[in-house]
Amino acid sequence: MAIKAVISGALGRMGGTVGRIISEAHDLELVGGIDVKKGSLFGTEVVPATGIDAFFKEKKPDVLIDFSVAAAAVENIKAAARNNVALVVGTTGFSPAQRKEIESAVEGKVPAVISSNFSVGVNIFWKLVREAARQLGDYDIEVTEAHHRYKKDAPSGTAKTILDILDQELGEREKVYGRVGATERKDEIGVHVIRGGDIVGDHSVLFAGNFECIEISHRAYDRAVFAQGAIRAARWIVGREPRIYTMQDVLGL
Ligand SMILES: NC(=O)c1ccc[n+]([C@@H]2O[C@H](COP(=O)([O-])OP(=O)(O)OC[C@H]3O[C@@H](n4cnc5c(N)ncnc54)[C@H](O)[C@@H]3O)[C@@H](O)[C@H]2O)c1
Ligand SMILES: O=C(O)C1=N[C@H](C(=O)O)CCC1
Repeated sequence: MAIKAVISGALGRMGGTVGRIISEAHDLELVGGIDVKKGSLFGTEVVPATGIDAFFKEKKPDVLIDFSVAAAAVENIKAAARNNVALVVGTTGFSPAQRKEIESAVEGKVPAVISSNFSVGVNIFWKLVREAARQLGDYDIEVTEAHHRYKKDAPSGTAKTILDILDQELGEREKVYGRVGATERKDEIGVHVIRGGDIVGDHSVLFAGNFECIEISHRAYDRAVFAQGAIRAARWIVGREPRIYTMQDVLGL
């Protein structure tokens, strides 16, 4: 039996990409979308978020894949949990309070994969950053990310995950977001955000020592890498124990 999927943020950049790949897959069935905009998604109905409970009852999806905006995603996640629908959440930009709301809605109720980046490459990149931080904690560290001109949140969710990894390995360090004027470098972590054009998603972490630098970087060329990862997570999550998983769990990393 095909896995039935609904996409939230259906008419956005990621929603469209995920929708296209699901509509071409034999083991998945796209049963509709949720969005504030009007439209349809590969021949399926897209309804406003206000009708989400009725839509779930009618379509009986196995999984909701959410690529929308933070405030909307929190409400869509609560609705999925109320209706016993598994979750794949790619939306970024959650505040710590929103993250807590999500945890209490999901834990013990439905299984959910939540990741700031579903690309396989980025999940490997995070592991390399962790290893470099373990070995090079006394080097100066600078994180840089670049995305398209329409991105709503900064720094990216992926960059925030990088900062979490660095904090876990090195202890919490001050973050300096861009620099201007006189600077005196201490052991802060510099964070730099670029927005422009149609950049799909670039991240790099520079470890700078005396006489050498190591730079670990990832560049996405097409949103399909995120969409394929999210779909891999959707296949994996249905039927799991009701708790929050990461993409590292999906990949067995
Ligand atoms: N985790 C990952 O791998 C990954 C990859 C790419 C993007 N993202 C994140 O996914 C999110 C979406 O990115 P995008 O480029 O597709 O953005 P987008 O602006 O193109 O699409 C977002 C869509 O959500 C819709 N929306 C707004 N309110 C809604 C609601 N209440 N219910 C349902 N839909 C609603 C908007 O109308 C829009 O169509 C962002 O947070 C982005 O950072 C994550
Ligand atoms: O295009 C976006 O928006 C992306 N968002 C994610 C993030 O914030 O890290 C992943 C990369 C693309």
